[in-house]
Amino acid sequence: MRVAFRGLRHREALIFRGTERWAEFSPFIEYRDEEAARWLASAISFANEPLPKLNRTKIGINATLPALPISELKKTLERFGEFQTLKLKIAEAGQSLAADLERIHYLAEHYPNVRLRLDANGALSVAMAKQLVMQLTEFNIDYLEQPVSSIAEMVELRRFIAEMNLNILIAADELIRKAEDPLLVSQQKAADVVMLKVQPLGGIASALRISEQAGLPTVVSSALETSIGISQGLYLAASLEELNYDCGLGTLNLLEGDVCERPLIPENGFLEVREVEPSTRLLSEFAADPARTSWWLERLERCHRLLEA
Ligand SMILES: O=C(O)CCC(=O)C1=CC=C[C@@H](O)[C@@H]1C(=O)O
Repeated sequence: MRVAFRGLRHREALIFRGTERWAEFSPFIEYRDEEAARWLASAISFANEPLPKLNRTKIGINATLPALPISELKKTLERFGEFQTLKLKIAEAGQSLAADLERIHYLAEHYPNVRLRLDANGALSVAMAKQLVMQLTEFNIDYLEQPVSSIAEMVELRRFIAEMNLNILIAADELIRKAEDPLLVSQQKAADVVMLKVQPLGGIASALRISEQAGLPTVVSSALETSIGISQGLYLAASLEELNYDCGLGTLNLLEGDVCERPLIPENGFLEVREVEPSTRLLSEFAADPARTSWWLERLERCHRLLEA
């Protein structure tokens, strides 16, 4: 990684070719096999199945910003070129709400035409989230993503926002991608927007089903993949019936390198929906050492056994 993102400094991915195309299996290292197996189901389906019917050929993309010191924000955003939407990580370990608000003020002042979305990854208490939403009304806010962690807390926060007439939308991410039942969020009215990540949801077809059954506006974002996994996310975004938000698929800008010669890096805030091929040169440049390779192959086998069971 070029910059640490939620404490992550290093990204590993297993890339393989199926009957149709290349696919990526890249659950985060600490994920248990039961969770990682869904990521494998996603990769296998992308590798071997036909592409979905597309409803658009390019996707609007948000810039993604870790909770960096203010002096580094501009430089980090330069890599994204033009963008209309910016997602900022907030409530990261060791960061105060005051420091987050300082970043929000800075971004609103220096990028006045950009819509901001804030992602807390469920780290705020309800009391802190209430305090935060009260201070957001002066900004151009797309939505607040997973401010608190449980469904009950999300419901309570949404009720507070409605009572206070604050006009702030709440998006669910972890509550969709890590839940036993991703539809509980919409059934319990715990969010206004759902965030879909293709690998954790088991592939394009199952993510499309979740979006349809949830019946809420949908955003697609990456799981910090190489261009191969980003391409799968783009096909998901392109096949949604409706897409009214920019998607978080511009994350190659956060990585040091990629396996494709023509990486999926947004231009003027958009990514073209296309297939990609890794190059032999880049695959060997970023090849893992033998110990990591064996670790991944063993993980692959265990997850595959879980899928077969
Ligand atoms: O949504 C985006 O702009 C980019 C994707 C992104 O932020 C994430 C990808 C993968 C893991 C997460 O830490 C993070 C997220 O929480 O959404």
